[in-house]
Amino acid sequence: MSDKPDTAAAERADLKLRTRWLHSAATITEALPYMRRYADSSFVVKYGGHAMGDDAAAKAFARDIVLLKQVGINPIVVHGGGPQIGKMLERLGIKSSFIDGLRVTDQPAVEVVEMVLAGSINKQIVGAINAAGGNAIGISGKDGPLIRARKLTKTKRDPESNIEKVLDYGFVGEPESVDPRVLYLFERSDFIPVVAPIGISEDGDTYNINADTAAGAIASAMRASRFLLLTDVPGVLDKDGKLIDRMTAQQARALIADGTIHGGMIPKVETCLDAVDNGVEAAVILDGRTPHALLLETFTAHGAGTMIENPAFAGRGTERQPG
Ligand SMILES: Nc1ncnc2c1ncn2[C@@H]1O[C@H](COP(=O)(O)OP(=O)(O)O)[C@@H](O)[C@H]1O
Ligand SMILES: CC(=O)N[C@@H](CCC(=O)OP(=O)(O)O)C(=O)O
Repeated sequence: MSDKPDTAAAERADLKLRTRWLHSAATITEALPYMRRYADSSFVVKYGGHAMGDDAAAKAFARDIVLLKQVGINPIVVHGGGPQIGKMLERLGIKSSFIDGLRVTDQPAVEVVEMVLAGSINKQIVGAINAAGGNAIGISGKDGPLIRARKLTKTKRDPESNIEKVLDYGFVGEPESVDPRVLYLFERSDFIPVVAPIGISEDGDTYNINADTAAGAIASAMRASRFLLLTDVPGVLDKDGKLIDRMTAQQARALIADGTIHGGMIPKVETCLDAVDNGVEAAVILDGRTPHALLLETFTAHGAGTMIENPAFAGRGTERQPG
């Protein structure tokens, strides 16, 4: 038998290996400046109930969070769990409804909300991060207390009577103030905080807070470098369904006004706008179901998802190149 075919196969294998090395080296070279830029800065990561998806996606998310911490970033995870709360309420035969994306939450429902968010989901995420080699600690907005909440007051104009009606959401709260001191403790340690979006009022009442809103308030209080919201779509899509890779506040408001941004994406984008108005460098809405979306967004030039930038920080890692 001639040895020619073996030599050709060996050359092909060698070329494949070198190509892989070159590719890995290029990836590391691209990531290094970002690692330097973000060292010691805080990233608030909102992990939505829909983004939690399957076991593999949850494991990849946990690995990404551990890696962010390992390269000197301070990740703060704020999680949701809307679909999981819905399932538990159904199992227990407790009815709940939504008005404009927010769950109307009566006394029995708020007990279940706290049990699911601060109990099972919080500990699942803590467990996944610890299994990935991190040191996570679960808290809710009640700890510290991190989030002082007040009852949400909202009004809506009835289109038929044109009368402004007060909406009663029950035990749904909005953050009145955020005391970030408990989070500063984690910044100076190996621990990664995982926060359930539950708040407590001055009177000691427990409030259910939309997870986007809670995460945005925490990102503002921490003056975070990045506010990353993981959801179940690639980002904000234009009217043709194409991903918008960056938006100014003005563009975002126009897309809300013309209905391109609707439903659950409205409060999400509004939360991002508030966060950048309050000193967060940039907010990004991205697909939590895509493996390692967090790493791609943080450590590559093309990023992932839709960035809403604070003009005061333009160019500080917010530039985007076509992928
Ligand atoms: N322009 C848009 N681009 C992308 N998604 C949009 C847009 N307008 C509305 N949506 C909807 O917003 C949803 C995300 O909001 P939501 O369901 O509240 O997310 P989460 O549960 O992750 O907080 C998407 O699944 C999509 O159906
Ligand atoms: C007031 C309100 O609606 N609270 C939400 C809290 C959880 C949440 O926001 O979860 P996602 O991020 O997965 O949607 C709820 O009860 O569903």
